[in-house]
Amino acid sequence: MPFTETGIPDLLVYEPRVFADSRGYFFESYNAGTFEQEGLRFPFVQDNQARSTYGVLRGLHFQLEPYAQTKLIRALEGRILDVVVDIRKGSPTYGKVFTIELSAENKKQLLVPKGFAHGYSVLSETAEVMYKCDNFYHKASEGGLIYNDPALNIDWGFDLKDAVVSDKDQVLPTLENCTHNFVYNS
Ligand SMILES: Cc1cn([C@H]2C[C@H](O)[C@@H](COP(=O)(O)OP(=O)(O)O[C@H]3O[C@H](C)C(=O)[C@H](O)[C@H]3O)O2)c(=O)[nH]c1=O
Repeated sequence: MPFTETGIPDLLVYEPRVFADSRGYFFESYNAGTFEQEGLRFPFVQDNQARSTYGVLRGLHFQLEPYAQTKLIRALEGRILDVVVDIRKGSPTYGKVFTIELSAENKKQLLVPKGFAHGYSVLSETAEVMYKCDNFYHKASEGGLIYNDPALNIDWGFDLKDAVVSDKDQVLPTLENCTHNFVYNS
């Protein structure tokens, strides 16, 4: 079973089948048929890739509807702590935080539905992160949550005094003060 539930509706962990041999390994990092067998169908239209060094913290970000993005995230190199917050109004897990270590070694992927704020912290010396999106970048629709919102109390895996955070992310709102248009569809 390649998909594992997380306790938050629609948020899934995907673990591809890895074929190891004396040369190394091979795996299908994405196969639409594998997802469709589970009733999952996303018109991924954009692949993103980011390289960061230890202590970098990106997020928590989202794009407002109608530019909201489903994301399928994995680490090509190194280790990250991937963090999402369910901000779909009406969701039974509204405001709930989920974290998971994604790494080149564990090859785990996180399927993040629309209506979640997403971020990650870099736990290795360097990390290369890649993620598929089912909607294009739309700068004017960008929103986010501040990474150190006391109400969320997120453990990013290192002391935040060492965190490397963009100026843009330093001034994001708390969940309480965040305006967005995400609604949970059960
Ligand atoms: C997201 C994005 C950015 N850009 C440009 C805009 C900036 O000039 C530059 C860096 O963007 P930013 O600082 O927003 O990059 P991150 O902080 O890694 O943003 C991402 O961080 C968290 C983890 C996410 O989940 C989002 O996908 C995304 O917001 O790339 C583009 O050209 N296309 C894009 O899709």
